Order: sequence, then C-alpha cells, then structure tokens
Amino acid sequence: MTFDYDLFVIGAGPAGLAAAKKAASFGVRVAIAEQEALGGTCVNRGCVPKKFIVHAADFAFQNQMAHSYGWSECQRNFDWTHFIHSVHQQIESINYSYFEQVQKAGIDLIRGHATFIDARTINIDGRKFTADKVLIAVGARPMQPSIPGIEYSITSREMFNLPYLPERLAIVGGGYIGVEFASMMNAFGCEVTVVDTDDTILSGFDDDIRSSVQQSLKKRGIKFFTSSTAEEIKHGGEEGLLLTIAGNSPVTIAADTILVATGRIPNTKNLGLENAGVVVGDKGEIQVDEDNCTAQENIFAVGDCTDRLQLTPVAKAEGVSFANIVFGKKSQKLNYDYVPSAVFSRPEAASVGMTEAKAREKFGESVKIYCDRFQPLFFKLGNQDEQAMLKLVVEGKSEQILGAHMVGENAADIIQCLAVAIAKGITKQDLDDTIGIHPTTAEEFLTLN
Ligand SMILES: Cc1cc2nc3c(=O)[nH]c(=O)nc-3n(C[C@H](O)[C@H](O)[C@H](O)COP(=O)(O)OP(=O)(O)OC[C@H]3O[C@@H](n4cnc5c(N)ncnc54)[C@H](O)[C@@H]3O)c2cc1C
Ligand SMILES: NC(=O)c1ccc[n+]([C@@H]2O[C@H](COP(=O)([O-])OP(=O)(O)OC[C@H]3O[C@@H](n4cnc5c(N)ncnc54)[C@H](O)[C@@H]3O)[C@@H](O)[C@H]2O)c1
Repeated sequence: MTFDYDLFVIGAGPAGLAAAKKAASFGVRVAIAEQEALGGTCVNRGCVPKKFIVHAADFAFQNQMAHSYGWSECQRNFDWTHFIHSVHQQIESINYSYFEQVQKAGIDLIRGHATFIDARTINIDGRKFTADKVLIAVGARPMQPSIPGIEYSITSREMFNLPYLPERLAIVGGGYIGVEFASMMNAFGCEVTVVDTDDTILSGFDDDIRSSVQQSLKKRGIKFFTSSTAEEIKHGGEEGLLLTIAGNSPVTIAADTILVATGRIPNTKNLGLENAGVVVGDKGEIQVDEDNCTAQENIFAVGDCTDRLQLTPVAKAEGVSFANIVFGKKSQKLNYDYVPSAVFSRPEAASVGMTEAKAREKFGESVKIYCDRFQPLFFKLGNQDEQAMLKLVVEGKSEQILGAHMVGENAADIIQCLAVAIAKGITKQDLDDTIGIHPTTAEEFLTLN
C-alpha cells in the first residue's frame, strides 16, 4: 500500500518540529500539521515570551539597586503595552524562521486541526492525508480546577496578552508558572498573592530550594497562602474579583486579575484517538513505551502530551530520539534522571538530579549533604538581605554527586554546566579538585564543606 507520507507529525511545537526535521534528514517524506503558530507553547506562550518578561522585570530590580552603585535619576517608568508589543513582534520573526527551516528541510506544512480517521488516515478540516507512521506531538494546555467562577480567571496563555498590568494579581498555584509570574509581576509593582495546596511552593523541588525561594519572594512583598485551595471566584463589583480560599487560613482575596496555574494536561481531546487505537491514561496522557510507541504499532507520541517531563529540551530530545530509532535505525534511550530545570524567578532557582528527600529514600543514612547560604557580592553594596543557597546531595560511600540545587543569580546557567559533569558520575572530590573562577557564585560549589 502506498501512502501520501512516510511520517505525518501532528503539532509543530518543539517536540514535533525536532522530530520532523530529524526524520526528513534521513530522506523520508514528512508532513507536519499545526493549528496555530509554529513553535508551539514554548515560542508563542511559554519559555520565550516569559524570558523576555523576566528580562524586563530585571530592569526593575537593577533600578532598586542602582542608587547604591552610584546611579541617580534612573528611568523608572515601565510601559507594558509598548514592551509586550515588541515581544509579539519578536515572536513573529521566530515563527517565520521556523517556517523557513521547515521549507528548507522539504517538510510539507499543513495548517489546521488534525484528527484521526483511522490509524493511517488523518483529517484536516475536511482534507484527508495518509501516512505509514504518525507522530502525535500535540502538547498540553492549562488545567483549570472546576470551581464556581473559574470563567473569571485567566491562564498563562492570556498573561502574555494582558492589555495593561493589573494592580492586584492573585495566583492559584505556586509551581513553575505561578512562581515565575509572581516574581515578574511583583517587580513591575503589582500586589501579588499566591495560593497553593501544598505547605510550601514549588512542589517536587528540593526542600531548601522551596523554602529559600518562598522566603525571598515574601521579603519582596509577595503574600502566600499555602496549604490552601481555591474554592470560588466571584465578581465583587467595585472591589474587583473575589477569590475565596479554604485551608489553613480561609480568606477572601480581592484582585483585578486571577491567574490559575495548577498544572497542564495533555491536549488529547478531540483528536479522534479512539479511531486509531491509541490508549490514554487518567489525565489524557498518551501511553507510550520506551521507544515512544503507543498501543498502535505505527503511531508514536512525544513531548508534553505524554506527560513525562513537561520541558522544552525534553520534548526536543524525545522528538529526535523517536526519529533516530524509527528512521535512523539507531537505538537511543533517553535518561530522565539528570534533566536539569530552572524556575526563572528572582531569585532564580535550578536543580539537577535527586533532591535530598529522594536520595534519603534510596540511600538512607549514607547520604551526605553539603549546603551553604551567603549574601552574594552584588547585594552587599545595597545591603540587601538577599541570600544565595547552594546544595550538593552526595552518596556517602562512593562520594558520587546525586544532585545539585541552587537559588541565586545565574542559577540556571550554573546548574546547566554542572549537569554535564553530574550526569557523567563525578564525585565530590572531583569538584574539590577543580579550580574556580573568582569572584563568582559558581566557585562556591567547589569549596562546599
Ligand atoms: C508559561 C510557560 C512557561 C514555560 N517555560 C518553560 C521554560 O522556561 N523552560 C522549559 O523547558 N519549558 C517551559 N515551558 C514548558 C514548554 O513550553 C513545553 O514543555 C514545550 O512547549 C512542550 O513542547 P511540545 O512540542 O510537546 O508541545 P507544545 O509546545 O504545546 O506544541 C504542541 C503544538 O501542537 C499543536 N496542536 C495541538 N493539537 C493539534 C491538532 N489536533 N492539530 C494540529 N496541531 C495541534 C498546538 O497548537 C501546538 O503548537 C513553559 C510552559 C509554559 C506554559
Ligand atoms: N521554567 C520552566 O522550565 C517552566 C516554566 C513554566 C512551566 N513549565 C512546565 O509547565 C508545567 C506546568 O506548570 P504549572 O506551574 O502550571 O504546574 P506545576 O505542576 O509546576 O505547579 C502546580 C502547582 O499548583 C498547585 N495546585 C494544584 N491544584 C491547586 C489548587 N486547586 N489550588 C491551589 N494550588 C493548586 C500544586 O500544589 C503545584 O504547586 C510545569 O510542571 C513545567 O513542567 C516549566
């Protein structure tokens, strides 16, 4: 039987694009379907616009410190509308560069919403395409708790299109998205309140990261209601929106905007998966084996829709790995143990490997912890009470480093570099034997005791 394509990819986010380009490099005929802009969540409503907002917020932090560094009359007006317009222009140019890459790779781009008619036939707005193999890379969308008044809230998607900055922002969910937006919006002068069901923000991170970030954000004026759950949102007339929370301290929070950031669920509804024999789990995540193959032998899935680790570099790596295995005939298993990640709040937090709690669960008493907190040079001049936190989790007998965790300036870049060495199995002694760069925060990782 002949097909229109050897591979049909659904979704042109980081996972789908990486897979399509790699597959095309092996000389196979590839099509990619996309219902929105090229680049997916990451480029259009995630990592990229978020990082621009982080940079914009950094000017506000620098401004606060500038006087201590001899600057006076620093410009203090921030024009959100002008700024966010520039961000969207930049995103458009990135979209176009992806379009050029797809064309150059000889991949057919098909615009529209894809659904399965059967395991080898895809419908896109009435047009039918057949393919020998299909890759699902449809990503995820915000999960919204089913509470009364949820329609008054917004998600991270709308945060990038705010017409103006709210004076009071309430955030439900103190995970990656909640904490990053809390930090950025606080820097712009918004009054920010964060509500989270857990007893500390940033569930899943090492406890020292969680408490350090929460304390620092609290010092900057962000209010936290932890061990608390959103119960109801109402329109309170002149008071604005009213968010009622239950838990440790039941209270009603008045806000102009309520951002809900309580996790992301796979985009697998309305895909016709039932027509193709693809099996999903409780959250709608596509069930795949180690080679990204679904319950249907010619259909594969990668990226956020499989709900393994919802991060761009993971999505890309899974896409490339799929193409290498299926079309390059190269065996390539991904190791998820040393995937570094960062929260781009101020202070920034980053981690790689095991948390102390996970290491103790696995290695018990033999786990050794090396941790230091100190005031970085930058903050000494302004006499700001801002602490950096560096932590190594080490297996006592072999001295192998199991995890590294950091809160402070450039944490993401520092942990990114350490991740290479830690994944290769270095010991604490290897770090001690390395000569540092002075004066930096990173050098402190080489002298922890
Ligand atoms: C606010 C925010 C900030 C983030 N910041 C970071 C960060 O700093 N670092 C990081 O590593 N990760 C970050 N992430 C996560 C990151 O964006 C995702 O992990 C990544 O985009 C996943 O890639 P993907 O290709 O699996 O899915 P997506 O990027 O979501 O792409 C899926 C694509 O499929 C398309 N699609 C869906 N269904 C269909 C259909 N039926 N037909 C046609 N097309 C379809 C969608 O339109 C979309 O373009 C962030 C996420 C958010 C929301
Ligand atoms: N810097 C980055 O790499 C980055 C940035 C943003 C998003 N992401 C990815 O996107 C994913 C989704 O981000 P997210 O922040 O939405 O999810 P998350 O899983 O990181 O955090 C969700 C938070 O919401 C809390 N929560 C859940 N239900 C609640 C409720 N009803 N009321 C109050 N709190 C509640 C949880 O305790 C948790 O702390 C992340 O897990 C991450 O993989 C990554």
